[in-house]
Amino acid sequence: MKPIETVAIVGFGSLGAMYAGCFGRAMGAEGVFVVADEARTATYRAEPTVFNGEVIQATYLTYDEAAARAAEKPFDVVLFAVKYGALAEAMEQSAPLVGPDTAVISVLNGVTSEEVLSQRFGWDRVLLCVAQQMDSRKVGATVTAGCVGVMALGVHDVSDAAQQENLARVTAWLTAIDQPFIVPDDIQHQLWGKLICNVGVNQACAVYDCCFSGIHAPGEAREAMIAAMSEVAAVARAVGVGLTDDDVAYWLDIIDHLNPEGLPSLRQDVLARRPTEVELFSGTINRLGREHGVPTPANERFYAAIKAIEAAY
Ligand SMILES: NC(=O)C1=CN([C@@H]2O[C@H](COP(=O)(O)OP(=O)(O)OC[C@H]3O[C@@H](n4cnc5c(N)ncnc54)[C@H](OP(=O)(O)O)[C@@H]3O)[C@@H](O)[C@H]2O)C=CC1
Ligand SMILES: CC(C)(CO)C(=O)C(=O)O
Repeated sequence: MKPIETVAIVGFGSLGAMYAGCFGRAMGAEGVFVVADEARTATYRAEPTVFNGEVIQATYLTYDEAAARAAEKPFDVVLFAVKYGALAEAMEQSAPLVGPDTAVISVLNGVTSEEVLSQRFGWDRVLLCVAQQMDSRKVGATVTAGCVGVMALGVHDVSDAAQQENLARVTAWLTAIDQPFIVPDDIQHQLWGKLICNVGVNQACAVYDCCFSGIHAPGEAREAMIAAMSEVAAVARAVGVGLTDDDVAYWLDIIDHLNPEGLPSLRQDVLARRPTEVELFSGTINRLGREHGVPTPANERFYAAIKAIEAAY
């Protein structure tokens, strides 16, 4: 099994910069490449980005520079950390970076980014991934995370030897660089479980204008969050994914252990007046609920409230 020596990160925001910081500490700037268009790359080069007090060890490349490098030696891993709305464009820009043996990882929330990537790069390359439990935040060129969380990883088809080998290569790398990961028995279940988490905590913190402490405390925000989370489990069952109240309890426990002062990505979007990923969260649950006859009133309220916040930017 060829060891992983180079990783290209596409999307250098809260999560991508956190991973660049973690990987850079272990692999150095010769192993970690942040790839973007010319304008973003110029910004990243102009001011060093600091992760938890240390300058990130990474090499900043434009898509053209990265493509030229990959033509000689493809990247071992390409990790996507853009928002869902930017994925299609970033995927096309990054296509030259992906070689026959490149592992493709998406840390995006929601249950669809891997499907999108697999249509472009194939399941032999694309792993299934859930990025969970972190409290990462980027403001300007400063990234902070009290907890870097865990990557849950798996393959689309567990009986496929090539996909399993890809997973083994990536987990050997993460072990070697001491980056926390798990390989759950059922990664699809984990992906949908994370949706329970995001539909709850991301939306509640945005709508009630609070950090994690606001939904840790008993009260309306917490109740609304739990109601929205339970609706995800009900919708998932209707579409054939066996989520139960135990899954709601599992993710509620994870939420209850998030840094009280941290903020979910969707509230970071609202504070920065960026378009949110509401369509991935209540947008998806409301649509599937309607298709399968499952009422989703808590998510209807969250959806309307977040759309109103976006409209007022
Ligand atoms: N933040 C978190 O703690 C977590 C986030 N997630 C998920 O991870 C994903 C990323 O979230 P997050 O890091 O918070 O998002 P951010 O908005 O902080 O970061 C996205 C980054 O992608 C950049 N970008 C956009 N388009 C391109 C492109 N075509 N090429 C290269 N870079 C591009 C943006 O640049 P610019 O700002 O210049 O537009 C930005 O730096 C989301 O799906 C989110 O739900 C999952 C778990 C935790
Ligand atoms: C809830 C959280 C922080 C979990 O890591 C997340 O996924 C997000 O902010 O989008």
